[in-house]
Amino acid sequence: MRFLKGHGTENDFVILPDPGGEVDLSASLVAKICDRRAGIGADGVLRVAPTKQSPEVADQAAAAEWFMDYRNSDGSMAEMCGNGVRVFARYLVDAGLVHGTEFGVATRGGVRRVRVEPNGDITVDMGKPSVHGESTASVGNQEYTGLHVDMGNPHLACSIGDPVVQLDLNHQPGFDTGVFPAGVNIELFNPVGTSRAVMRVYERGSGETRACGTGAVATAVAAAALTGDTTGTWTIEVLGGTLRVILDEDTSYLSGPAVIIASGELTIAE
Ligand SMILES: N[C@@H](CCC[C@H](N)C(=O)O)C(=O)O
Repeated sequence: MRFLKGHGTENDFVILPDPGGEVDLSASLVAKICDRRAGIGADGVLRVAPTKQSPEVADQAAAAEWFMDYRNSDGSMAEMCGNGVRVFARYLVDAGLVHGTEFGVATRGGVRRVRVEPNGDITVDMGKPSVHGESTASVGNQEYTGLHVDMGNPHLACSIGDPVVQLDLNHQPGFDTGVFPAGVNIELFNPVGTSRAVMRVYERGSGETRACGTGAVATAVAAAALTGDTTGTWTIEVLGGTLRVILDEDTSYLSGPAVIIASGELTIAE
């Protein structure tokens, strides 16, 4: 099977073109592909399938020709991946599978509109974040309070007093399984001034990653809420680079670089 490798602010993905929509990805194959020693290595897999041949999203076919079938590195499925959509869009453009600079991408969380910027960055309309009150996460023996933000997938974005650079995120942080029965992506951030935050993330199904697009938007929402705001333009610094987030009355936008770095033939089997 042909594959490509790409990343958006070092949130990295293996892309599997599936123009016939016939590849049945098992969780164990995804985990093998994403293994950083025995596989190609990635935070997740993006299968590129025709929307109309993908029963779970076929109702989106009029608005998006291609379906991003996203899987976490442990093989689990997720509803949305903001950096994944950006890298997926970069692949569609490079492969000549879309025309023009604006198009839709089908996801389990609904259609996401994408724009390729003149400087090559890719912007995604991420939809209106949905805020569900506070919950807590624990890292080591520290407990942090954060905001539960749904971006199609679940997030808990916590502003913390400790410098995020000092956190040990080698282990799953604790969280309230009553609030998040399907797991949660946990962002820990330090606000810097009024429009910037430094963020680290422990992703559901992938562990600590160097960037998370949906997490960057959730962080902007939580950072804005600290000053009573729901709109604004935010710079979110992550381990792998810089993401820009715009929150307006109706929706949110995520922008940043997305690149394809390699391609080849996959020989890993089940
Ligand atoms: N890295 C992604 C989020 C991927 C999905 C997440 N791990 C989940 O299970 O919800 C992003 O850029 O948004």
